Amino acid sequence: MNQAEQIEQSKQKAEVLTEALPYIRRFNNCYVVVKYGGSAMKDKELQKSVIRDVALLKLIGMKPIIVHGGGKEISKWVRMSGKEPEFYHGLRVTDKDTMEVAEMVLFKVNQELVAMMAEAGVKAVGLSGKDAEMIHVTKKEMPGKDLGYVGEVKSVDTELLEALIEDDFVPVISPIGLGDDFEPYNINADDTACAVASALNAEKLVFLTDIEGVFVDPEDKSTLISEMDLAQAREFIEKGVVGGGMLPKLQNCIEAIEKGVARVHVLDGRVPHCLLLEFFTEKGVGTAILKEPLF
Ligand SMILES: Nc1ncnc2c1ncn2[C@@H]1O[C@H](COP(=O)(O)OP(=O)(O)O)[C@@H](O)[C@H]1O
Ligand SMILES: CC(=O)N[C@@H](CCC(=O)OP(=O)(O)O)C(=O)O
Repeated sequence: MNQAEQIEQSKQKAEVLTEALPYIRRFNNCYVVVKYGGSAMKDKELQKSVIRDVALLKLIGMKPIIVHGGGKEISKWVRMSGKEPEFYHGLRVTDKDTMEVAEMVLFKVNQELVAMMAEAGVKAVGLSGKDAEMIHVTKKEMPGKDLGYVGEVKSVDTELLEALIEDDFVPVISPIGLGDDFEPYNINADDTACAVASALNAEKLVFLTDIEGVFVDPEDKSTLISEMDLAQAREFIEKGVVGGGMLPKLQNCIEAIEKGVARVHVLDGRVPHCLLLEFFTEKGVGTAILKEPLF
């Protein structure tokens, strides 16, 4: 590259940084909860790239918190232990042995993300909801089915989170809660992220998943909804537009906004730098769910 080309490249970089400035200012010091789901955790390189972007958000002054999943990895290990994974309405039926497997796998995933954050130059602390009694749950009751050790979040104590963030650490949370019997309970990671973001009154809650966002028809890529308000989101659920894993996700989006989270986003975590595209561009990417329509 000659000198003129080098100057041109530097100019372009400087322009990108300058354009990002209003967004950096807007989210400075804000809690941003990123739910990193198993479906978007395809390979280590992709995970490292997502974690580097979260590290960047931290280094420019935001307060990110990661809540991770690992459903696919848990299923793999449950199969290796000789059992067939069982789900009921999207929730894993979790007997004692499955809980043990889930806890081990989630710990492994958690610590891998913590190490990736270290590699990106940011100190992270791995936690489960049991630490400092952060997440208390009740046993999830479903008519006609005993789900075993599946928890429904009862309360989130943010004391430890706030202390860690104050001391510049990034919390990385695995979806395990403490039951009334002081046993570990398996919580859906979307529910966990929603509860944590609500308890912190987060500015943003971002779900990184394996689809570009919410579609009217997932088979037709031209039907991506880039923005919807609460009324629309409720209508989508009532009319059965969303199904599969998107249904509980959208329910969580609605609940988070009702409980005070300012903006919720559903993004394709498989797209490199999707977080940065969402944070630092006016239009953003994926689907934004807002309390009221912008226009
Ligand atoms: N209308 C819709 N728009 C987008 N995704 C949908 C829709 N209906 C069903 N889905 C499904 O929801 C899935 C995302 O949920 P899920 O697999 O639970 O993600 P994660 O593991 O990241 O939590 C998508 O891969 C898609 O197949
Ligand atoms: C109760 C329940 O279903 N818990 C989930 C927790 C992990 C999770 O939700 O991971 P993803 O976000 O990758 O799906 C499970 O055992 O799979």
